[in-house]
Amino acid sequence: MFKSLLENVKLNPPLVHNITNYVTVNDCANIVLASGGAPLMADDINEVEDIVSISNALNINIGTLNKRTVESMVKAGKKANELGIPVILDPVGVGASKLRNEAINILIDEIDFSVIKGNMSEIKALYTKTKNTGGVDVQEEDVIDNQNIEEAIEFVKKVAKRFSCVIAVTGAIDIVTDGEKVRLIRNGHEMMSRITGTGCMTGSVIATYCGSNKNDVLSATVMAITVMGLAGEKAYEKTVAKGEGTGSFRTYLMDSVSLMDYETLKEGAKVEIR
Ligand SMILES: Nc1ncnc2c1ncn2[C@@H]1O[C@H](COP(=O)(O)OP(=O)(O)O)[C@@H](O)[C@H]1O
Ligand SMILES: Cc1ncsc1CCOP(=O)(O)O
Ligand SMILES: [Mg+2]
Repeated sequence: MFKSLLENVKLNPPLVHNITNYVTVNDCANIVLASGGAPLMADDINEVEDIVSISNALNINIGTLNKRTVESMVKAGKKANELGIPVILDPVGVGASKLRNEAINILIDEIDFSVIKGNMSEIKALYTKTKNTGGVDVQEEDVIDNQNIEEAIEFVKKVAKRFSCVIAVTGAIDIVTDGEKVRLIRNGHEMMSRITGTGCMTGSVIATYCGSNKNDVLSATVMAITVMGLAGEKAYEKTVAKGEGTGSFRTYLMDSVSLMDYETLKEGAKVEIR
């Protein structure tokens, strides 16, 4: 699976249109480049349709949304749907404020998403419309582990059926499903949750792989999350070996994504097919 997905990115490097937040925007642009795509960050309502028209994927991230950018997201998303370009949504911090909830309702109503990716608190807030006090981070009670994994899988399948798209829930164990097929990914390291942006970057990598593999967005999503997780493991090893901290880890994470190849994936991927 990984081989052809990687080859497709090499053969047809995707242009990835990101409408994202101003916290992690630079990391998102660099991670698209590191995974073989070309990033374009553009959120003015007067240009988003033109940008979507030359892109292979659209990544919408509501991290620092405002009235202006939400309007741009809707316009871009509709254009992408019209052109058959995959659209990825990261509902950052949904459930934390009225503005975020209202924006998500509009986006979900107006746009057909290929993939919605978030941590478990975000995905729960999206589905149950409950409050999310974790902000952009997962709440303690929503952490997925070996004890609650079966229950979590059933829940995420329900969410995928409701929204008719692939749902990817990230965390120590990642769950990816289209409502029928289920994939678990056990790669990654806890240090990934100690820098901001690993979730946003994961969304950008998903968009990159989906851009070149739009006929199999489930596999493209699994691959993106596996690449991020494996890169996180490599980055952690290097950080610890050098006695360094989270700043270096962030750099090594980018290095590891840029150096990722089929052999490393084949050896290190911990993907379970259900
Ligand atoms: N405790 C953990 N162990 C292993 N990998 C993790 C852990 N927490 C997060 N990750 C990985 O970090 C990336 C970002 O996930 P996450 O922290 O859930 O996103 P967000 O920052 O949006 O909450 C994903 O690739 C995920 O697999
Ligand atoms: C801290 C913060 N605040 C608004 S967006 C953002 C970044 C969130 O990034 P991630 O979800 O990747 O941790
Ligand atoms: Mg996030």
